[in-house]
Amino acid sequence: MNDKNDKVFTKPIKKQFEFDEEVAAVFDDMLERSVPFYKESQKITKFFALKNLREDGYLYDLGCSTASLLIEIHRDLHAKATLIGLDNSKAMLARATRKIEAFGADVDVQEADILQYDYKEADVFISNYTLQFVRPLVREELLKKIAASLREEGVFIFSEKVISHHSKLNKDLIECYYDFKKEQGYSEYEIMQKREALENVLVPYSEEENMTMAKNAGFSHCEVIFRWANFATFIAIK
Ligand SMILES: C[S@@+](CC[C@H](N)C(=O)[O-])C[C@H]1O[C@@H](n2cnc3c(N)ncnc32)[C@H](O)[C@@H]1O
Ligand SMILES: O=C(O)C(=O)C[C@]1(C(=O)O)C=C[C@@H](O)C=C1
Repeated sequence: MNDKNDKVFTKPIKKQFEFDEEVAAVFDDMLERSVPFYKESQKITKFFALKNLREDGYLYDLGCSTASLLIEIHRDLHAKATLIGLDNSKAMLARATRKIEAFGADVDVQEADILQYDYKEADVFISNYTLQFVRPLVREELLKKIAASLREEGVFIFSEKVISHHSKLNKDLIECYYDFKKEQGYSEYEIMQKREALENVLVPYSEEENMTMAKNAGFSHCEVIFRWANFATFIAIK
């Protein structure tokens, strides 16, 4: 039930990347063609989320966008748990609401800033490809808030674009990723335009930096459960 194909960066860009109406209208297509193994990362996220979500428990998806993952989780959910998606983009939430209704899913989406939200005690937090858009200065604060809102042994599953601090390897990882984008039908021009629009908006950390941040925030364990070149999915256990 995707609206359109992603052509956002076929024309010259005038502004930094935003989750506005234009992006929201093509977002499902954009993610499937821009995040390597997007469906697989959703599947593995769902597996570990369902393993840790108890009857009557709470699960939050931070930066839920069009609620694709929450609808998938709801499909396989047997417990009476509460699924809540948060996003601060009205355009994304309008699509999320439409999809949730169409699928008849029992999922609650709310317009909120994930940095300010007053969380209930939860079993599971998820944040796929969203922390990278949170300013580095407050990113660790957000992880502390998440850790504090989790029950003992609750989990935080998050996916991120990552960098390497080995400069040649980092260059090669980016080239490998751009080859993936070309295979998905994006032109060199679109790739370069999006790269510019994302500059200083999407700020990726390395795998190690993400794990250190999770440990500093109060998680007892953090591990990578999936990685393809410069994209990784982590699980942090309280
Ligand atoms: C890359 S998208 C997430 C994709 C989605 N999790 C998925 O896997 O399909 C990032 C989302 O985070 C939202 N976002 C960014 N910063 C936010 C904040 N401070 N509070 C709430 N939502 C935020 C954006 O509006 C956007 O929808
Ligand atoms: O297209 C890119 O360069 C990306 O980094 C993909 C990415 C992401 O990782 O969040 C960037 C922006 C959009 O939200 C969708 C996907």
